Amino acid sequence: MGIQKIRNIGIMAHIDAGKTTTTERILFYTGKSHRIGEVDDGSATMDWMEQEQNRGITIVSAATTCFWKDCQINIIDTPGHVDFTAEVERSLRVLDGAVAVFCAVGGVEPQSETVWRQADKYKVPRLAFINKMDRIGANFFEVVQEIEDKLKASPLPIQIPIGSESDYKGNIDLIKLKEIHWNPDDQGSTFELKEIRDDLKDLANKWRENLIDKLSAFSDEITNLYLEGLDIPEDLIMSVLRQETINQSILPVFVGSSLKNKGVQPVLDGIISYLPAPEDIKEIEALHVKKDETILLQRTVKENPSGLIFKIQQDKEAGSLCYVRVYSGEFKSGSPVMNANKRKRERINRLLRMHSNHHEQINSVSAGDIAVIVGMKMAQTGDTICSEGFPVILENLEFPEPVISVAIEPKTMSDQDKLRTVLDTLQKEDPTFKVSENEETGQLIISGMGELHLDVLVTRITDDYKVEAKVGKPQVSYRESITKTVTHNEVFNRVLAGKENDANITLKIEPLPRGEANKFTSTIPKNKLPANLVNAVERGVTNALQSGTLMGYATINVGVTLTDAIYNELTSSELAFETAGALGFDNACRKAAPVLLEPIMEVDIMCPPEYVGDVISQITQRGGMVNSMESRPAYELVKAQTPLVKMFGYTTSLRSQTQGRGTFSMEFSHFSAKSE
Ligand SMILES: Nc1nc2c(ncn2[C@@H]2O[C@H](COP(=O)(O)OP(=O)(O)OP(=O)(O)O)[C@@H](O)[C@H]2O)c(=O)[nH]1
Repeated sequence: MGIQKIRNIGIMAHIDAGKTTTTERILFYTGKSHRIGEVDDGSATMDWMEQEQNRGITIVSAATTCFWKDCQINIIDTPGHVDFTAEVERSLRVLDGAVAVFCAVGGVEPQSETVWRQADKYKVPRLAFINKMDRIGANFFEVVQEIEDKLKASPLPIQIPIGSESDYKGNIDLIKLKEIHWNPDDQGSTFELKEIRDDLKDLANKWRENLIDKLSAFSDEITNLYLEGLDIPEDLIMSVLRQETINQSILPVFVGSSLKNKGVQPVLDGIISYLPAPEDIKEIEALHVKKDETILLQRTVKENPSGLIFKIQQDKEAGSLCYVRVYSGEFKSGSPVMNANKRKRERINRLLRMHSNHHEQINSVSAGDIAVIVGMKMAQTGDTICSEGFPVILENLEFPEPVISVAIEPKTMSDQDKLRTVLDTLQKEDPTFKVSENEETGQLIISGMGELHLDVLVTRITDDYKVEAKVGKPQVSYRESITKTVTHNEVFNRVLAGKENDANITLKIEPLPRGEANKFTSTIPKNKLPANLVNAVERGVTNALQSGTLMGYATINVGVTLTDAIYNELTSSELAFETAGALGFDNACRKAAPVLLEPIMEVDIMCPPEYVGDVISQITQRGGMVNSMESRPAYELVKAQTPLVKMFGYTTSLRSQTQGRGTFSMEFSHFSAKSE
């Protein structure tokens, strides 16, 4: 399959917009799935993890391949829940385009905004699909307007609905200027194109005019034809649409009802016609690890293979399944491969192409494509694999630091080793999941992005891996910082193994603005202090940063400058300077008014208008600050910032306060000085 014929796409949506239902229809129409699995009876093909079925939400992003017309579409499923940010980010990093599914009733919900921002960050070209046109309250044009207002996108309807709610009949294709009607007898597999009814002609012409008008801003050819009153060829419209979708200056909008089997095939056509092939996207940057210099790697022309591991799943029989997106060259089954991050050689035992309910063995996988590698032992999500002769590191995935932890211990001591193995496996799969040990109590602590995230992981430990474990109460992960600038002189002098060890350093430490990474610099002229001793001080400071002086949490937002040092060629050692660095930093912090920082969350609460007052007073009681309130068609949206520690158990209290009608989502915002 030529690279022009491949599309790596994601389907993104907030919970309940109908992503799974739409994916199911896609798999059905592309002929890979023989019956339509319904989400509600828990048989959906993509939601294959038992737990997902119980919870009715999609957690795992699996890559699934299907074929439409003469193209291969690799669908990377992206979860919509913000507790699974890492899953979303890792899939966005490897996709070339996405279909954003919106609900025709709910429109742009706060969670769609979160996922949208993430897709903006990775510059992913998108199509929009406004689903659920059959539901009561569906309003296509209002959602288009909301996409423009709230997401600051430029939505451009390519199709419009004929009727809505129970009267939703089909679509008008604004390019072909025809009505499309799906056949209810074969689950919408076939459809008919009809002339536009007289009473719909005005509406169709209005939106066709809008389409041509918007496109003419990007094409003189369209403008001229339009001004001369001539026909504008379909392929001209489509090629301008493709170009501007890839440039992200236009968001083509499709419409339908996946559940009623209407409107899905045009989205598949749209994926092929408007979303980019892997080679339509700019080159990526890679770091040549051998020469330590940044070079540009063309995604397609270079022969040397390189690929990014974006997902790891454990299979009871096959072991680690490593999902790889290949950026250059080709990987072959049975050949050796280099893990550039681990600097280790591994072997590709087998290569698989995953379909939603089966897999197929393949011999090789080339640039632009996605496959699963079986046989690698050391790989972790985010690692680059490449050939030994040409080691490169592709841009690493960025993952947020976990903000919440619980202690975990096995019910019986005999399960201790098993629990550690399982935790190790889960850590490889999910970079936002961290395992550590409390030095004082020896307890194992697991940390993640939110209560739901840890909840899901604990259920996997107990149900999938059958390790009975007890978990403690969730705890917040704090950080430490300083509030004053301080200069401190540290003198270290000790006789170790009969040898004198001397160091005398002066450190200036200062608070940095929120969000800025810790920084170490030296202002001592190079001829006054050897570089290895400067490095030794830096090592000492870096170690000391890991555990703060107040409660042992990591220190953040601190700038450290080595301003002066005295050294003696005979007695000064690296060990002495490293120790002075660590002690000096700790002592300086004590003088610099250290503070404990706590995670503050961005909380979006949705509830019917009659509960807004209660919701706000409860958020205020929990130490939160309400930033804004917005009225949406079906509910009110309250946006607030609240300390994470005050949000434990909020799900239950919101539910009881709003008689089950309120929901909320929460995302890490920043660390801030703890109020009490
Ligand atoms: N009326 C109507 N309901 C739909 C439509 N599409 C999906 N649904 C229903 O909406 C609910 C959510 O659909 P899903 O496909 O699970 O949504 P999702 O976005 O995958 O949700 P998560 O897996 O939780 O992220 C289910 O009850 C579906 O049956 C539609 O076109 N019309």
